[in-house]
Order: sequence, then structure tokens, then C-alpha cells
Amino acid sequence: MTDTSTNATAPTSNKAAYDGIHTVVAGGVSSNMRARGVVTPLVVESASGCRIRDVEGNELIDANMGYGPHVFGYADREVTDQIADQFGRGHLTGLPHRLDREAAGLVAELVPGVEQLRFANSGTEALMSAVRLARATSGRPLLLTFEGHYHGWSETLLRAPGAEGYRPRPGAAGMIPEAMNHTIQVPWNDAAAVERVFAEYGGELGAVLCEPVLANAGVVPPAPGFLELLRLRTREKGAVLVFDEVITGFRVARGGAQERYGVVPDLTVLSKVMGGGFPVAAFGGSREAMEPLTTYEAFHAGVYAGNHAALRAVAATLTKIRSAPDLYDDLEALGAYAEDRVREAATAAGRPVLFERVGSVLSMALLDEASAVDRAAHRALQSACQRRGVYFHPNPDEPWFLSTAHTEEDIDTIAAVLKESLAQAP
Ligand SMILES: CC1=C(O)/C(=C\N=C2/C=C(C(=O)O)C[C@@H](O)[C@@H]2O)C(COP(=O)(O)O)=CN1
Ligand SMILES: Cc1ncc(COP(=O)(O)O)c(C=O)c1O
Repeated sequence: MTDTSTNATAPTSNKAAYDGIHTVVAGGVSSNMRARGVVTPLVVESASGCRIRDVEGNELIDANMGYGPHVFGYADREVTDQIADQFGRGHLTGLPHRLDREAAGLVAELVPGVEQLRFANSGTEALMSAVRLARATSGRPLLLTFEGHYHGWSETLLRAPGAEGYRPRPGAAGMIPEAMNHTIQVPWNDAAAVERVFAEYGGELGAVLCEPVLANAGVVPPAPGFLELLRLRTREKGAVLVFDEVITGFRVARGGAQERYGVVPDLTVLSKVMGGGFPVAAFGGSREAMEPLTTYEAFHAGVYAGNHAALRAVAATLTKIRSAPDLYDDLEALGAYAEDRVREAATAAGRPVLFERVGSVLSMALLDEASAVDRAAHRALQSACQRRGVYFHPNPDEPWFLSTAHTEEDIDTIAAVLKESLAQAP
């Protein structure tokens, strides 16, 4: 069978391939969130383990790893072979499949706050549906969110940075002016602000939504007691507590952030690691929390939601996670090793960095003399490292995601490239 994946006349330089993409893909990307992902042109040909290969044949160690789904590394045959097999068996019939029970059963077994769930195709879809379910359950439209937390691009969740008072602004052109009329926002980890909101809006709040570990503005763990405060106040006031664990789910612990920090929300949203890189998401909670969907009083749909290939990917990934007793200790150890090496490299180069880590998710940002994040310098550093065979995201808001495919030698290489690039930086 002719391999159509590689076009013989394809450009062989990153720049030519990159420019070619921009002629037919608006903005060169199919996600604005990735528009700043490439400062020096780089077009991927293939990826395996913790490495990507570009169209020029260069091999780079990847610390972005597709923004986090690949906890076992790229092209993990224990997962991809299962997905390929499912395609050969029919992957989308629109009918119940035994994989529904197997995949949902694994999520319910591993995630403390999930007894029942619904599958979706993306985090945005799952969050839209979870917030709508929370509003249906509480009967109150008002939603509390937190500055910097990203919950996809749907109409009532995509917020511009900042807020006027508690009111965020719509985050994209074309959103209706009233899009944020039922959304309020306070700074992350600001317990006093949360108390003020509950004092002022308590009886009106329908839901509180957060990334339990903020990982879309660098990594910012919850302050001690902060998640507990959200749990206490939402219970007191009858608001639904929703954890967006798209990134943290199966990443920071087997049962996600709710297991790591011991705070169980009413609804949980999952994606990324759950499907091992296959497009799939889910939202779930107690039987009681999901009851409006059990009776179909609430609405959720999707032609591709819970398709058999997606659920085979979930079943394969979560079976592997369940049968790897040391996985999270290993990821923690690797993350700690990376933290030590990166801090050493920055110190050796005499450059201040802002560094934060939760398990195998870490963020590093170059600081300027005023200890503010120096985005231009960070982009220049990223380009220099990319030329030396190490890729991480040029936007310091985007974390590094390590995997079991990264070795300590890979981390040493990353640190050495960082140190050399910092030493030569202007
Ligand atoms: C905590 C969190 C997320 O991190 C999240 C998506 N994250 C990302 C989306 C990217 C993109 O659209 O290309 C890349 C990253 O900026 C980011 O990890 C989403 C939306 O998921 P989705 O992109 O699948 O609709 C929801 N919650
Ligand atoms: C005409 C039409 N538009 C939109 C949708 C929604 O698409 P999805 O189910 O993929 O969200 C459907 C699904 O049946 C449809 O038939």
C-alpha cells in the first residue's frame, strides 16, 4: 500500500514547510493557544518517546510533549496498537459498546470524585457541559472562576486577562457582549477575595470552577487550605464545586489533584493524560451530581462523544496507569531531578528564573532585573535551546511536561543546553 503520509515533493526545510502551512492554515495553527509555540520555524515529521524529529531530520528532546497528554511518551505502542486494532473493528457505530463500561469503570475506579460520567471530544466541550450541568443542578447561573485559569474557549468560559472588579471581559472577538454576565473572577489563592464573594453573592453562586493546580499561567499550586476553603464554602452555600483536571487528571497523582490534595469536588473534568494523546475528554461526579443526565432532564450530546476508538485509548491508558504502582513516585523523582538540574543551570549562568513544580509538571521563566517575567528573553532562550536540540514552549505560561520516556540523561542534556544558551545570551 502506498505510504501517503510522506509527500515526495514535501519541503525539506523547516522554514519552507512552515511558510507552506501558513499559506493554507489561517495563522499557521489550528489553535490560537499554539500560535506562540514556534519562534524559530520547526515542523515536526515524527515523534517517539520524548523526542521529536523535524522535516530537516533534526532530533530534539521535547519538554512540552504535546501540552501534556503523553505521560508514557509519544507513540507508546501499548496504547497506539490498541487504538489501531479498534479502528480495524469499527470505531464509531453510535451504539453502546462494552468499552463504555470498561473505560468509564476505570475512571470511576481511579478518580475519587467520579462515580458516573459522560465522555466528550475535548476539554472545552466537557467543561461547557459540566458548567451547564452545575447550573441546572443549582438552578443558579452565577459562576466563580479564577484569574489565569483556562477552561477552553466556550462562550461563557473564555475570559480576557484581568477583570473590572469581579467582572471579567469576553476573551475573543465575536463573543456576545453579555457573555460574561454570569461569570465573576477573583485572583487565584486569594482567600480574602473568595470570602468576600461568598459574603456578597453566596446565595446566588451556582458553581465554582478552578484548575486545582493552575497550569496555564506557569504552574501555581493551590495555597495551603485554599481548596479546602472552596469545598467548605460551596457546601455551605449549595454551589457546585467543579475541578478542571484536564491537565492534572492522572498527571499529578493517579486520582489527579483531588487525590493529591485530598479535596473532592462535585464535578470533575478530565482529558489529556486520560486518552494518552487521543482526542477524548470526560466530565463526571457522584451519581447524585450526574442524576439530571441520568433522567435526560439535562442535555449533553455529540456524534463522536465516547466513540469506540477514544474509549479504547482511555481503557488502554488507564489500564497501564492502574498497573504501574511506581508511576507517580517515578514521575515525582524525575520532576525533582529536573528541578535541581534546571536551577543549577540558571544559577551557574547567573540568571534569575521563576520556577515552580507539581510532580512532573513544571514551569520555568526567565526574570528581568525587576524580577518580572522577561518574555522576550525567554523566547530568545527557547530559540537558542531549540537550535541546540531541546524544545520547550517559548511562552513561559506553558509548563513543561515530563514523561516516563524522559531519562535522567535527557534531563542532564536539557540542563546543559540551558546553561550553554544562558551563558551565550545577551
Ligand atoms: C486546564 C485546561 C486546559 O489546559 C485546556 C486546554 N489546554 C491547552 C490548550 C491548548 C491548545 O488549544 O492548543 C494548548 C495549551 O495552551 C493548553 O495546554 C482546556 C481545554 O481543552 P481543549 O483544548 O481540549 O478544548 C481546558 N482546561
Ligand atoms: C447538522 C448537525 N450539526 C451539528 C451537530 C453537532 O455535532 P457534534 O455532535 O459533533 O457536536 C450535529 C450532530 O448530530 C448535526 O447533525
